[in-house]
Amino acid sequence: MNIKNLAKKFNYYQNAVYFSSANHQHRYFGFGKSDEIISNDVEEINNWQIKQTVPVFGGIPFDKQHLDSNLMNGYFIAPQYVIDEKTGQSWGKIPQVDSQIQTNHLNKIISSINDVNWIARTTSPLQEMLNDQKKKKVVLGMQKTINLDYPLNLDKLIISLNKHQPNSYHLIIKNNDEVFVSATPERLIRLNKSTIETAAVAGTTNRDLNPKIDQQLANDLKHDIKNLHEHELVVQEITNKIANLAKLDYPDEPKILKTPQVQHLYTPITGVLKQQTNLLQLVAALHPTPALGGIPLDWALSQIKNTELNPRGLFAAPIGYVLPNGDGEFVIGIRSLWEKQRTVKLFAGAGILAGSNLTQEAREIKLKMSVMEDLIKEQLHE
Ligand SMILES: C=C(O[C@@H]1C=C(C(=O)O)C=C[C@H]1O)C(=O)O
Repeated sequence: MNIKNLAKKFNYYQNAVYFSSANHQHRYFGFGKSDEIISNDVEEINNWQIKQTVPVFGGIPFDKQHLDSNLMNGYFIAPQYVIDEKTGQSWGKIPQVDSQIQTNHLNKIISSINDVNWIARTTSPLQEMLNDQKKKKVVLGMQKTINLDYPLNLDKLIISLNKHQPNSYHLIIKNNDEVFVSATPERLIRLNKSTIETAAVAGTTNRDLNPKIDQQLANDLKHDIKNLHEHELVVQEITNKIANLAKLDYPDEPKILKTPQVQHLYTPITGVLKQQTNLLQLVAALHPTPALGGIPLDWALSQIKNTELNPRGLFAAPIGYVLPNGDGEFVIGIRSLWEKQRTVKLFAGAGILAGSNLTQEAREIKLKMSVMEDLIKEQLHE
């Protein structure tokens, strides 16, 4: 079955999932529900996963604040049927369709509400960092709300993701009238037997249509003291957090990771486990990295809670899948949206350091948010 036919099935099932790896080696589709768990407790999710005979998909929320949602407070599903469109491997049996749930409407934006006063709210954590060198970094986000005339067409969205975000991970989890979507460049952890792969993605600049200017922007980023420092903090934290669990290997200097909207400093980190550790334990050990939290972590989390207007839920949180043999992959749920009925919320954030220019960071956030906004715009006309 090809991607177009599999994407169409999103119209026929109340529960459906899609995960595509950034290197295009795996593209999983899952339909129906054989089991599910609503939880933010890693151990509970782990005990549940061990009993499943199909790959499971879901996310562990960034924070424990309450949201009226059957997805955003932590959710995993074991579909009735899963197929990896790239390898042809499948699990379970394709279920009866629920009904034709959706038709191809031309959509319309009814209203759109931006996050307000972000710079004013963010000035206080910035000032705290200027006053106290121990407070090094905090990642602060914005949320935007868009009200639509019809629910998002997920069939079309999957095709758009593949067309416009070819180098990112894609994840869609649909649970009845709720959907979480991410096109993220950031891997948290992949486990393959005893080999792990993680990465530091932090430090950002623009893209340019002119290849020479684009290259110059990348070179400038590689030499920019603020961004290098921000990146180094993330490399140090990630490697410290799992040094006792795995023997790690990573380059001395960051590379550049380009998405269509932005370019990042990027350090791939590989490792071999020293002792048997399952994927969800690795997720719990790593999350939240300072790419989405900050340093020191407790201070950063309190700043996030006080500064951001809404809880994050699965925004900026570990999302991914676990295969029945325990292998799998989690990515960070950024460049993302959450739809409930016809209300869509978008999230994007930026790392703030004592030397940050908040106007520039706000601009960077808008650029990151445009990943999902552009996908929504594609639904507004055929
Ligand atoms: C928070 C986001 O991105 C994170 C922040 C980055 C930065 O500040 O340079 C870069 C990549 C991500 O780790 C987002 O996209 O919403």
